[in-house]
Amino acid sequence: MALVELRDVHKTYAPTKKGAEPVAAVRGVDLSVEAGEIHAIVGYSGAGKSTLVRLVNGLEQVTSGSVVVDGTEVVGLGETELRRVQRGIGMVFQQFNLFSSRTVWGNLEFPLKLAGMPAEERRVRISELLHFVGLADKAHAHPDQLSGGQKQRVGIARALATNPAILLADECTSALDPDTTREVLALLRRVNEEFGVTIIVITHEMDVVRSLAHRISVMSAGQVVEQGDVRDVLAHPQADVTRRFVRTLVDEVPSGEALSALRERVPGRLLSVDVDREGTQERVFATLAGHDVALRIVHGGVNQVRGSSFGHVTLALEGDGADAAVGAVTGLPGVEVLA
Ligand SMILES: Nc1ncnc2c1ncn2[C@@H]1O[C@H](COP(=O)(O)OP(=O)(O)OP(=O)(O)O)[C@@H](O)[C@H]1O
Repeated sequence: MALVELRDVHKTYAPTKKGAEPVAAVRGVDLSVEAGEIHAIVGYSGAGKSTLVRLVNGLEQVTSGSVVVDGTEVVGLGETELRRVQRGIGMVFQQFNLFSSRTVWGNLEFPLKLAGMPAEERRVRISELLHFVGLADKAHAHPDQLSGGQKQRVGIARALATNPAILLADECTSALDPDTTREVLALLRRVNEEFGVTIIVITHEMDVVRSLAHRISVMSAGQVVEQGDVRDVLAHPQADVTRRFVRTLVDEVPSGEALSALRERVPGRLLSVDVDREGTQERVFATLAGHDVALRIVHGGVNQVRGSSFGHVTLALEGDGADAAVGAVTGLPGVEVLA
């Protein structure tokens, strides 16, 4: 069941200055986020990602289209009803957005007080949340006494305080170092697995997508240009912008200048092998082993996504049997003859 469903959503901002043009930030987006999934929204700066999530939680109004959250059409909703929908959505931000004058406890208590929870229940809930995020010993610290990773764990605990079904995380690891990023991602994974919270992550970091998300939507100039299972999209990106993002994780099959440079530098024949395809590597290597060739890996990269590998490696084949070996693997699925 789709928990969040956008249909032909447009958002145009009115000009901010006199004489300026309106900004079409979101242009005809269809998006379904299933209950229980972690859905990454990826794109370069200005692609419209933040606008899209602000339309989901009702912080911005669509220009046209439909936004359904947990069965409720958000477009045109009155304030009271909108607040009810918003209570089911937690937000985690890049800059944490904690109250600096309140302790960790006070930061977590705030949304619970707003929700009208009695004092004793609040105490139990805050204690649960602090244990869940591993900060039970920091209850009385102020945010400026915490590391970035600890601040973000408080941010996540606060977002979860009122048991939302959906968590929106906007660049929530972009201000953190790689080790701290991994910790925060592990925590988000537990939020998803243990509480079944549906998570929408906005990011431009493909490592976040690779290690966290189940599905991905890639945005460019206000539109979703590619959408699918993370494994499929990373292994076989279709849109140019997606390929540029995937290239930050693994090298693609060399083409253009990269291929010319390789041809100049490397003698012999060149073959690219897709490591994602079932059985391809085994067949290629078994076939090549029967020929009089010396093999070298000269380009490429392999990465992991949820327990399986993706990427391409380019092999150079030298020796008397090189042409026959290339002939023997030509046409195998996942094999491309480059030279
Ligand atoms: N409140 C606003 N008023 C006018 N224009 C806006 C407003 N918010 C965003 N925009 C414009 O809408 C477009 C999309 O911005 P948005 O912040 O949604 O993109 P983004 O993909 O999240 O980028 P970033 O990662 O830089 O935040 C940009 O051209 C931006 O300048």
